[in-house]
Amino acid sequence: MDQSINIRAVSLSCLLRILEQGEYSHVVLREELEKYRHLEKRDRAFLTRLTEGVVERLYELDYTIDWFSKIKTEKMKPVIREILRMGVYQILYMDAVPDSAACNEAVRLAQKKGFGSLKGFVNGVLRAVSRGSGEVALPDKKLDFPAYAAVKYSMPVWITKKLLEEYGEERAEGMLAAGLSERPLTVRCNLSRISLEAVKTSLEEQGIRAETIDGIPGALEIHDFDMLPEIDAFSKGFLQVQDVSSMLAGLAAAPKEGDFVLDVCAAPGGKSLHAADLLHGTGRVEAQDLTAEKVRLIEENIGRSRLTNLSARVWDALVLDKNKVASADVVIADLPCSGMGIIGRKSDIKYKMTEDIQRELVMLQRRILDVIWQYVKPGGRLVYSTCTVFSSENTENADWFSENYPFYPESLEEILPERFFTETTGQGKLQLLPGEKGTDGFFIARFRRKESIHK
Ligand SMILES: C[S@@+](CC[C@H](N)C(=O)[O-])C[C@H]1O[C@@H](n2cnc3c(N)ncnc32)[C@H](O)[C@@H]1O
Repeated sequence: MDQSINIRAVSLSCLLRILEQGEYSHVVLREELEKYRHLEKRDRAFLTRLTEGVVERLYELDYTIDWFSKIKTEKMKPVIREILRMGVYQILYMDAVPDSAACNEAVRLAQKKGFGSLKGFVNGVLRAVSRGSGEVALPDKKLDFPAYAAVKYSMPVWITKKLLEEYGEERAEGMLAAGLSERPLTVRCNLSRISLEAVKTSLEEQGIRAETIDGIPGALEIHDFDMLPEIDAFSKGFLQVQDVSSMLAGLAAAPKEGDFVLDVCAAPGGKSLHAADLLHGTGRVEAQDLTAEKVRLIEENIGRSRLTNLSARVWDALVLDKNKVASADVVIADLPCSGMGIIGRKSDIKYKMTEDIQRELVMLQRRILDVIWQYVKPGGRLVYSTCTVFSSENTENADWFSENYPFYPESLEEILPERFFTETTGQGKLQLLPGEKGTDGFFIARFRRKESIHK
């Protein structure tokens, strides 16, 4: 470990920004990892694991601390609260760190941050957790599944309750557990620029193991890498990080050579880039998003991919662009959503989402659909997708759409590998749940516009 830099102190400052000031964990970690890019791979991995781990297991850590401490976490000074969370995470989840080291380092950090008078308190709580963590009793699963699951999987109760209502105990628990388990990163190769074999060879030359994914063209699972920008195939734009579920949305869009594809909520560009690749250099993709900052993210990806048949621009999907009415062969509507399908990868989303925001998102999705259907040519296609699992944002919105607009559902079974077939894929709807098919939680609905252009 680099002796000149105290990795736990860096993690503490990340946690203060994320959990006390509400900054996004992926943004904070990206900035810190960039700042400390000279660190050894081992130190960077420790920083990431400790910081993400604390955020991911927050409620369980607080429940454990509160079990042993007279002063409850919500009453503690922020620095002490974060130092204790870090200490408990190391005791419970980092086997390579001896409990004594977790306690001693926490005490040292408290002293270094000007809380020398609380050294005894920090030491006492952490030693008690180390001795007695086995005696902490979770809420009774049979009596109150939502309360039990909220602590065990560190999830707001309104979410555990909603998952229980919609999916039953077993599937709800499967999803919650999957959200906390590690999955390999998946990437999609730009097959219009390079073959899958050539990308695999290039990755293997850099010591990165890559495995193909059955039935998904261009998809690879990658292992044993550290920094994405240092992967040759990434910096040359041959590959794009993307979950398989999101690749399925691109496959569902299925643009034909020469098509015009409009992606109305496109940043950072995953589905637009996929569509441009599927067009093999023909046709055109326009990727829109709400702000200049978001469009810059899409442009960065376009630049790196070196695909020339797509462009990005700022446009509010709630505003009708009269010039584009009935112009698109394919409209991709991958809309803002509650993000419950990707909580495993962006762990602070779960704490920021509320029932009210989720309800507002359902209405926003409908308001956007109410505008953007008009861009689809008669006979053209619309793909609606979200990265969430709640039916109000998914099947209910999809059914509402085909009941109220001149579209009919189009089967997904001609494009999906058979392992993704469900009782609804023939009617153009697919709900993927975390932990069930090796993907994120995700929803796809595919529609065709009727030939008459009236609503
Ligand atoms: C789920 S993300 C899109 C992910 C993207 N399709 C991809 O595959 O990389 C939803 C996007 O909708 C954008 N958005 C939200 N409200 C919008 C609006 N009124 N108009 C356009 N874009 C909007 C957000 O900025 C966000 O980038």
